[in-house]
Amino acid sequence: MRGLWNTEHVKAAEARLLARTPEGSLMRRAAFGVATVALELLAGRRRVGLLVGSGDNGGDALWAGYYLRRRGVAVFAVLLSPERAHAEGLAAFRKAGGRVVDKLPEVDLAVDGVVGLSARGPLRPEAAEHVAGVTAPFLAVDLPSGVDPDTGVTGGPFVEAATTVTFGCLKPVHALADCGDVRLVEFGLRPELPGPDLMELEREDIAFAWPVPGAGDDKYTQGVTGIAAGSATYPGAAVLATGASVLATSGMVRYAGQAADAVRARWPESICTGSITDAGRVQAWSVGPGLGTGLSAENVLKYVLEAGVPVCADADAITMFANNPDLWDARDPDTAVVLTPHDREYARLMGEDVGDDRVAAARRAAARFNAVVLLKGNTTIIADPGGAVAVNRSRSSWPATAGSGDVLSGVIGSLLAAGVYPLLAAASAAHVHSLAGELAANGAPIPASSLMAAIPDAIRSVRAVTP
Ligand SMILES: NC(=O)C1=CN([C@@H]2O[C@H](COP(=O)(O)OP(=O)(O)OC[C@H]3O[C@@H](n4cnc5c(N)ncnc54)[C@H](O)[C@@H]3O)[C@@H](O)[C@H]2O)[C@@H](O)CC1
Ligand SMILES: Nc1ncnc2c1ncn2[C@@H]1O[C@H](COP(=O)(O)OP(=O)(O)O)[C@@H](O)[C@H]1O
Ligand SMILES: [K+]
Repeated sequence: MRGLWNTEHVKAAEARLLARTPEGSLMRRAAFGVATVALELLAGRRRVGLLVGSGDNGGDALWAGYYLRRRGVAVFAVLLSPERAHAEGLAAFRKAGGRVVDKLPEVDLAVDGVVGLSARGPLRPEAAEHVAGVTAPFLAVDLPSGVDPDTGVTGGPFVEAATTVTFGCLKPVHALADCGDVRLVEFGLRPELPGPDLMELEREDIAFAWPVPGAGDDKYTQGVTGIAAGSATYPGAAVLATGASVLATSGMVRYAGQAADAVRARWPESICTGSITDAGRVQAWSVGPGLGTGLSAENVLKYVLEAGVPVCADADAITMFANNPDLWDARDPDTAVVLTPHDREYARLMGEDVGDDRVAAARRAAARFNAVVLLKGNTTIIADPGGAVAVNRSRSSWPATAGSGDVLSGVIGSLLAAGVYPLLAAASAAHVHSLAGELAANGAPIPASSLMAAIPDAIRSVRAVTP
């Protein structure tokens, strides 16, 4: 698991660390890290340009320029606010033979030291103009300027970084936005930090969480998944959700609903019935995709909420909660619920748009409904009502295709049935789902059924990291 910390916590921790380290030593350590990565990226080429802002981020860039000069690299710096440039950094840079220029010449690598942790808003026009004039790849200091450190939002021009070197710990921007290849320079900050504000699961975590049957298991002991999805109008949603569930874990899947014939025909291993009341016992329900929102769909939702097992509620189930909040009354407060809205469903459910701060939005919904909320998108946010938040960034957007969400809800249902902790179930499912999309697509569009079919490949790929 990779932890990420909000600027508020990073700044407080840095202040404590600064108080007990010699003045300037942290900045020089940070800058040395930037210079080391720059040399690696230069691979023998010899011209670097610095864009230097008015704060310590600019100071880092100037000190990095100093270290690069000492290695014989030609370094040019544009000072965006000459009178406020970091004084010691600038003096050292000049003394080492760095050149201050009005406009960057042709360089092999550009260092973005415009703004760092104190950044607010997009690049200002002058900085934006200099950035636009650069053709070389950007190495961002701490974070790409113009991107909000805590939300990853860009509201105008920003630096498109090929590489980012950050210090002490990762910040939300590194998981929420594209920062290129992110490198971390350690300098002893971790002991000063509280628990992380966000986390990003790594393959090891997911491999560890993913249920694997043991010698003593049979089809029942692994947890039976129930799928309550699809309708005469939308049988496909049932086929996709059930199939995803069949492929995600071993054991058994029961399907209940109007698409029983279609599901049975495609997934002979599933146990299908037309009516939810005949479904038999399950250890978790996945409810909602293609279900409809009429009275009979409401009764299905009530039935699964009353079953006393974890529930993944998606699509029409979310719309029903939005239309009729009394449906929540069917739930025992101890029953774990995972809600999986996309932005429009979120707006319906919460009566407000998601807004720029997606993490805060997911947290609000999780607290309001006492549920794990998985907010879909290229970057999926998974918030636990206890306050923990996981982030999954998809490496491609191919999963943005009709029916892809039905697949996700089937995978989550399977993990819940296997007893995986809901936040971990939702975050692991999101990871495997996006990986399946990437593997299946392999550079070309795919239907959701192909994404579903690649679930075993994605699980294999994740599990391949375990010894
Ligand atoms: N505090 C520490 O312990 C360390 C901090 N370090 C560096 O210090 C940085 C933070 O430095 P500061 O707090 O001085 O602040 P920054 O360097 O992030 O920026 C502050 C200045 O940028 C200007 N600014 C804000 N938004 C802007 C925008 N959109 N466009 C253009 N200019 C904008 C502000 O007017 C302000 O003067 C970190 O990101 C990191 O690079 C490193 O040296 C490591 C140690
Ligand atoms: N741009 C994107 N990049 C990567 N994944 C995406 C993107 N947009 C959506 N997704 C993922 O695709 C799925 C879409 O779900 P959803 O909107 O419910 O589709 P549907 O209702 O058609 O099944 C979600 O898992 C979501 O996270
Ligand atoms: K920067």
